[in-house]
Amino acid sequence: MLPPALTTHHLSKAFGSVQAAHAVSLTVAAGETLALLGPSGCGKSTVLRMVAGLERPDAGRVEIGGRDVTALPPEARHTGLVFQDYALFPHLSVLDNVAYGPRMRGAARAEAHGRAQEALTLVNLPELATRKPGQLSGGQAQRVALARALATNSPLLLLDEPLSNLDERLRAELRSDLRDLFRRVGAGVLLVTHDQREALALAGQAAVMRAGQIVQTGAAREVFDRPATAWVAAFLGWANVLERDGGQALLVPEKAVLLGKGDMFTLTSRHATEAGETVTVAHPLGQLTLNLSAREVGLIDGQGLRLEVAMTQVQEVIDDRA
Ligand SMILES: Nc1ncnc2c1ncn2[C@@H]1O[C@H](COP(=O)(O)OP(=O)(O)OP(=O)(O)O)[C@@H](O)[C@H]1O
Repeated sequence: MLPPALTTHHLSKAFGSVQAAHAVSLTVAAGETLALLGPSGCGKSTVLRMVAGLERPDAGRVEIGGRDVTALPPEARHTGLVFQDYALFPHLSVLDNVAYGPRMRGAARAEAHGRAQEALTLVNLPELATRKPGQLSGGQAQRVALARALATNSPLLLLDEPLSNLDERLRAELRSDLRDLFRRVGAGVLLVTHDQREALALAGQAAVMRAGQIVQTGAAREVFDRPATAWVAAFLGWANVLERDGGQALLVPEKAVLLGKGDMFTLTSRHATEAGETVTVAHPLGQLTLNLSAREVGLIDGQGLRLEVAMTQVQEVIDDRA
């Protein structure tokens, strides 16, 4: 069996009094994509930068492909990097930008260009090889940055918000391309993102960070469907995280709320949305927020709505939001 593409062991880093990362241990299996999620400032980029060798950890270890690289400089770690601003060299052609990595690693010009051309084909841009970065659209530049990471043939790709500068249409398009691409190249991928759709679309595994620490990790679907705590649920966008006594919270998934049957409850607010309405309902469990489709809005009777909560789907977790 192949060693993991990446393992971090208890990586820690402080900037003055800010503990940006504390004992972060992660594994990215070979060929697997792990999404690192968390609010702004929680330490995601710091972890990525320590893995890339751009930041020196105060403590802990980084292994890439089973090799301890903690003491090695970035260029000796053999990772493919894509950052938010994708930093292409403006004076080099697209082909030379993409060939830069292989050239730096000692490939002859012809071989490096061959690899670059292959990588440009992988990102669907083979015809733009002679352009300069200034002549590319945002989406094209983003693809070139990806091609540059792919051309390194690295077993580990490090992507920091790789789609953040693109509009929604391009993001959606690249999201599905990337999933295929990761599968084809077979590299391990550590993906930093704050976009949950992106995480679910691209990553099989997810890790959630809060204030420098990993608070939950596992299969991405599992993390989204079964948040370990109230804070994780709220961060992942759960609408109904209901406070209980004794430091607990109830997580009520939307699919647990069955409309049009059961008792009638009073609506305490209504807001029109593109799809229908967002309403809140005074329920004995607490104020339930529901996103209703136009058809479901038709179930509202005066100022009330009939509903039943399937309690088997409600989870009780620790309320660690304070
Ligand atoms: N070079 C630095 N010097 C001082 N503080 C830093 C430095 N880099 C990061 N920090 C601090 O460390 C913490 C973690 O920052 P980091 O950039 O890793 O967060 P992040 O989760 O990637 O945030 P974002 O999603 O906004 O990019 C923040 O409080 C940040 O201000």
